[in-house]
Amino acid sequence: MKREIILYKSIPNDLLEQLTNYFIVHQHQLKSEMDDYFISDLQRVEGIIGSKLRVDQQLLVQAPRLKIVTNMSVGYDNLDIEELTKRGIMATNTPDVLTDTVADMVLGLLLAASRRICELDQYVKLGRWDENIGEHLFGVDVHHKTLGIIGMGRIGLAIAERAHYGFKMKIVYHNRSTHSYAEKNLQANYASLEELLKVSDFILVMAPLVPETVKLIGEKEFSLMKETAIFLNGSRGELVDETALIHALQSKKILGAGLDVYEQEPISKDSPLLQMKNVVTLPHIGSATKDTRYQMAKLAVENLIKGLTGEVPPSLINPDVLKNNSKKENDSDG
Ligand SMILES: NC(=O)C1=CN([C@@H]2O[C@H](COP(=O)(O)OP(=O)(O)OC[C@H]3O[C@@H](n4cnc5c(N)ncnc54)[C@H](OP(=O)(O)O)[C@@H]3O)[C@@H](O)[C@H]2O)C=CC1
Ligand SMILES: O=CC(=O)O
Repeated sequence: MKREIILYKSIPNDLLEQLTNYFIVHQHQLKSEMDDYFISDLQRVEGIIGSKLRVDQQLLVQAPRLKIVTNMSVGYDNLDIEELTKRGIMATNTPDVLTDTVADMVLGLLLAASRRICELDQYVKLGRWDENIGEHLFGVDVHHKTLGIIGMGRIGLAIAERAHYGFKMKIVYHNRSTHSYAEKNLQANYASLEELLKVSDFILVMAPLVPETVKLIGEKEFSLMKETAIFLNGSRGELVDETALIHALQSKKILGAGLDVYEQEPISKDSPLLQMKNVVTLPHIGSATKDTRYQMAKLAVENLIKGLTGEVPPSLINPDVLKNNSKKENDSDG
């Protein structure tokens, strides 16, 4: 008898076929919240695969047979890992396969914000290009400037490499631990958060969303930045106090911003950020290329199949589950 799973994000047909070879697949189109059909299927399924859905105690009490939650993203701030581990449920994500694609996008944001690419694209398209542009429309240089990266992990490093090799930028970074590869190969310098904010021309937030990083960048942090600084967020909106960001931009405490993520997504249509020419706003598209989204779905499918057929999923977030589950089995044998 085939086991049952829920798929709540669309995936390419060949990958769907892989899933249906193993499982009865209940497909759902969730907007953001669970609906009654989803809750009813949750009672029976052993795996769920998708992205963004908040998986916490409230969901898990409705899923008595669940063994694996397969996130189709590298960030897993939507998963309550402690609760999942306590219940012996595996959690997986999709690291590495999206690293270069997200790094490319962040460089795009950086260039667009510094060279005013979106603003000047509109200038041309709206028929305002009548003579050579004046100084008031000049941008700022990127090459040889200092890029401060908060969260030098897989994606942070790929961005640092592009900035170092491609644009001869100086790299400073802030993590909880030091990154010897970046220091040795890219001459990156570790800095306290405060120091990084003071010395950087471009400040990029690339750390994960965890309780300690909520509103990591607020009014005080913006006040430490250079007036010529460009602020970039490629990780999660909640790491930044958006009201403080808006205030910093309105009061010209910083020069501009490039944003892929927001406190609320989709961003409210009346957000002041949408009225600012010196802010580049993207709709959370870090990994959104055909190839990379395919690779993410493929890895997620592999995680799910392996997790439910007795193998270790390649990107298991909470390996303690395996230890705890095998201890439980041994205890019940003995
Ligand atoms: N915009 C988009 O579409 C995308 C956004 N993302 C976001 O990017 C994030 C990073 O992904 P990835 O690079 O693969 O993850 P990694 O885990 O490889 O890197 C995260 C880095 O952040 C550092 N970090 C963790 N906590 C803190 C902290 N409190 N203060 C400072 N640094 C910290 C970690 O270093 P240390 O442990 O030493 O502190 C680590 O090096 C994801 O969690 C996701 O939220 C990812 C993909 C696409
Ligand atoms: O935001 C996207 C992710 O993969 O995390």
